[in-house]
Amino acid sequence: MNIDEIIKNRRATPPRFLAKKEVDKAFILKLLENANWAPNHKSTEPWRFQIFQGESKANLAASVFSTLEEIHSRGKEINMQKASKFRDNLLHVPVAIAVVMERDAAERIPEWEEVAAVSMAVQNMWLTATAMDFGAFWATPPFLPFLHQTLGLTPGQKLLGFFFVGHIAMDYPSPGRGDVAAKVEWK
Ligand SMILES: Cc1cc2nc3c(=O)[nH]c(=O)nc-3n(C[C@H](O)[C@H](O)[C@H](O)COP(=O)(O)O)c2cc1C
Repeated sequence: MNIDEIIKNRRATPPRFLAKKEVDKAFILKLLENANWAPNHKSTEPWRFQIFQGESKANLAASVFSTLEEIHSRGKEINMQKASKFRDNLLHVPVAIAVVMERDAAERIPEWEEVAAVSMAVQNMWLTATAMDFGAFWATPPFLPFLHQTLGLTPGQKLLGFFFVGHIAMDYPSPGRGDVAAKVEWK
């Protein structure tokens, strides 16, 4: 695939469309290596990743759900149906990568630039997965801020979601895109 094909073939493959089959560690390392080459302002390299597979992923699914249940029982608005679906997704996908932004300690640049840099690292992983015929999905459920302790994040870190990857069991159709011309003004 050339660069245009990789960009256009990249799909958000929903977890249930990923095969329940292990993936090689070499593939995960390739994703991480390419993520690490994302552009970033002042060389902050703000991306941090936690890789969950097998037992650690099952433990994560259980602790995420019990944390959310506990918070919900204290009266916080947590959609437990979404929490349950998220647990099922974690159990189904072969690899879940927690995507974390680590704020520059001196806060030399605005936070949005750090979020943008981490997003570019995610896109690097996503395009790499596409080029290698794997599927991927970026899950950003609304309860992410409640999971910082579960993941052992430090005060300067923020959870930006979970990147699920795996072999594709079934292709998921593209929603397509509106015409780019409608989003551009030539001045
Ligand atoms: C930062 C970010 C977070 C997203 N989070 C979710 C999510 O939690 N659940 C979801 O169904 N789609 C989510 N999406 C959207 C899909 O991943 C996907 O990009 C969109 O449906 C378009 O499909 P395509 O990427 O296959 O073209 C997210 C996209 C981005 C960029």
